[in-house]
Amino acid sequence: MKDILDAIQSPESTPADIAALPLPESYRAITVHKDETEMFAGLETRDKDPRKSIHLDEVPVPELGPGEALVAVMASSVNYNSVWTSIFEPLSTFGFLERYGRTNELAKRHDLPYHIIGSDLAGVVLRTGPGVNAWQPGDEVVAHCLSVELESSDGHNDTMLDPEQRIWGFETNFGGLAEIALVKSNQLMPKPDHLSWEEAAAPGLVNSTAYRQLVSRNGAGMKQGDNVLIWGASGGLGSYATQFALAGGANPICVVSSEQKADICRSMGAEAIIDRSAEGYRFWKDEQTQDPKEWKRFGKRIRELTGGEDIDIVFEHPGRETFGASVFVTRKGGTITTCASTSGYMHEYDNRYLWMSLKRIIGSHFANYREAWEANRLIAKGKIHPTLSKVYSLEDTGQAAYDVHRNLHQGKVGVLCMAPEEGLGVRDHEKRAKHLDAINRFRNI
Ligand SMILES: C/C=C/C(=O)SCCNC(=O)CCNC(=O)[C@H](O)C(C)(C)COP(=O)(O)OP(=O)(O)OC[C@H]1O[C@@H](n2cnc3c(N)ncnc32)[C@H](O)[C@@H]1OP(=O)(O)O
Ligand SMILES: NC(=O)C1=CN([C@@H]2O[C@H](COP(=O)(O)OP(=O)(O)OC[C@H]3O[C@@H](n4cnc5c(N)ncnc54)[C@H](OP(=O)(O)O)[C@@H]3O)[C@@H](O)[C@H]2O)C=CC1
Repeated sequence: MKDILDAIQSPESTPADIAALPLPESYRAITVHKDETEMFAGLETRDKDPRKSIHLDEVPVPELGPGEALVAVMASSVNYNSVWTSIFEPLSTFGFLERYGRTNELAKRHDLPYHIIGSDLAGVVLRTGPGVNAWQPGDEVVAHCLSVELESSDGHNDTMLDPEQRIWGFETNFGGLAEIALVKSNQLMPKPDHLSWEEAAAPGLVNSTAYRQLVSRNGAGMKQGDNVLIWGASGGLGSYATQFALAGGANPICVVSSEQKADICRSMGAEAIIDRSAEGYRFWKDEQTQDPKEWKRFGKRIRELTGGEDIDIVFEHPGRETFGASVFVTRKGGTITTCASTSGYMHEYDNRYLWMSLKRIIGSHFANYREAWEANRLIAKGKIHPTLSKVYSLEDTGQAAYDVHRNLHQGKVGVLCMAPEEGLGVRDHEKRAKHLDAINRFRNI
C-alpha cells in the first residue's frame, strides 16, 4: 500500500506507472461481521452502538470483473446507510449480499461473511477491467453509489428503475470505507479539482439524493420562488437541499434542533429558520396518537416566516415523527417528497388533507446516473459546496458512525482512508481560493 500511496502523491507519476504498480494481496477495510448480526437483539435503536459492530479488518483484494475498476481510496465519508448496516436495521445487509450473490458467478464475490461498507469515495483508479475505455489507471475520481445491471428495459429511461438496482457499499460489498474499493466503472466521475480528497468524498451520496429529490423532474422539480420546508437542514441531506433551494431561487424554510445549527443555516444564506427544540413541537401525544393542534402551530409559524404562504415542497426524511405535519403544512397542489424514515417507516397522516387539497407524495431514492453526474458537476463548478465538519481516521470510523447515529454531528463526517492527512489532493488552487469560505463553512463546528 505504501508504494501505491507514494506513486499517487508523486507529481511525476504517469498513468503507466500507476498501472504497473503491483496490487497488494490484502488491504484494510471497515466491515461488519455476519456472525454478529444478532449482537444488538432486544436493544432500543438508539442504544445500538456502531462502535461495537464496526471492525477494521485486513481483507483480500477482490477479483476485477468486466466493466469494473479498483480504486485506491484516499478518503470516504459516513452516510446514514452505514449506520443502518452497523446496527442491522431495518434488516441485516447480509441478506442483500446473499441475494446479489445468487444472481451470477461474478456477483458471488459479494456474498462473504463480512461486509465492507461505505458509499462514497474520492481516490485514484488503480486498475480497470475488460471493456472499460473511459477511465484509466491514475485518473483522480469520485464514485457515486448507484450499481445497476441494465439488462432489463425497465431502467433504460431512468437507471434508478432497474430491477437490479443496488446501493454500492450497502447492498453490495467492497464499499468505500477502505483503502481499496471495487466499483462499476460507470459509477466513476471526475474528482472536483479544487477540493481535497476528504472534501471531494463528502457530498456524493447525499448531494445526488437531494438533487433528485428536490431539483430533478423525477423528484419535486423545484422552481424559483417555491417555499421549501427542509427537515434537518444542516444535516447530511438537508445541508445540500438548503444549498439547492438557495441556488435555485427558492425560499428554504429550514428546520433544525439547536441555535448552533440555526446559525449554520443562516451562514448558508437561509433566512427562515425553525428551531424545533426551542419551539418544542410534539406532533405525537403518545406512540399512537398525533396532535393536529401541533401541526397547526407549526403551520402558523411557517406562515409567519413566509408572509402568510404555505409550503410548495416538503423535503422529508425523518419519517414517522414528522410526516403527518409535513402533509398538513403543504399548500394546495403541493408536493411532499420523501427518501427515508429515520424515526420510523410506518407513517400516519390525515389523508383528507392530501386528497381534498390535491397534494402529492413522491418517493425518491438516490439518483440515476445522469442526476448523480449533474450533482457532481455542480460541486466541480463551485455552485454547491461540501459540508464537511469533522474528519476521522479509518480506525475511528466506529466513533464517526456513532456520532451520526446519535445526531452529534453537523453536515457530513469524513474519513481518511489512504490519505495520510487532511488537505491533500487540491489541484486548482485559484478556484479553491474563490470558494474557500463556503468550503470551510461547516469545518470544526
Ligand atoms: C443511498 C442511500 C440510501 C439510504 O440511506 S436508504 C435508508 C436505508 N435503507 C433502508 O432502510 C431500506 C432497507 N431495505 C428494506 O427494508 C427492504 O429491502 C424492503 C422493505 C425495501 C424490501 O424488502 P424485500 O424483502 O426485499 O422485499 P419484499 O417485497 O418485502 O419481499 C419480497 C417478496 O415479496 C414478493 N412481492 C413483491 N412485490 C409483490 C407484489 N406486488 N405482490 C405479491 N408479492 C410481491 C416478492 O416476489 C418476494 O417474494 P419471495 O420472497 O417469495 O421471493
Ligand atoms: N433514499 C436515499 O437515497 C437516501 C436516504 N437517506 C436516509 O435519510 C435519512 C437522513 O440522512 P442524512 O441527512 O444523511 O442524516 P443526518 O443525520 O446527517 O441528518 C438528518 C437530520 O434530520 C434531523 N432529524 C433527525 N431525526 C429527526 C426527527 N425525529 N424529527 C425531525 N428531524 C430529525 C436532524 O436535524 P436536527 O436535529 O437539526 O433537526 C438531522 O441532522 C437517513 O435515514 C438516511 O438513511 C440518506 C441519503 C439517501
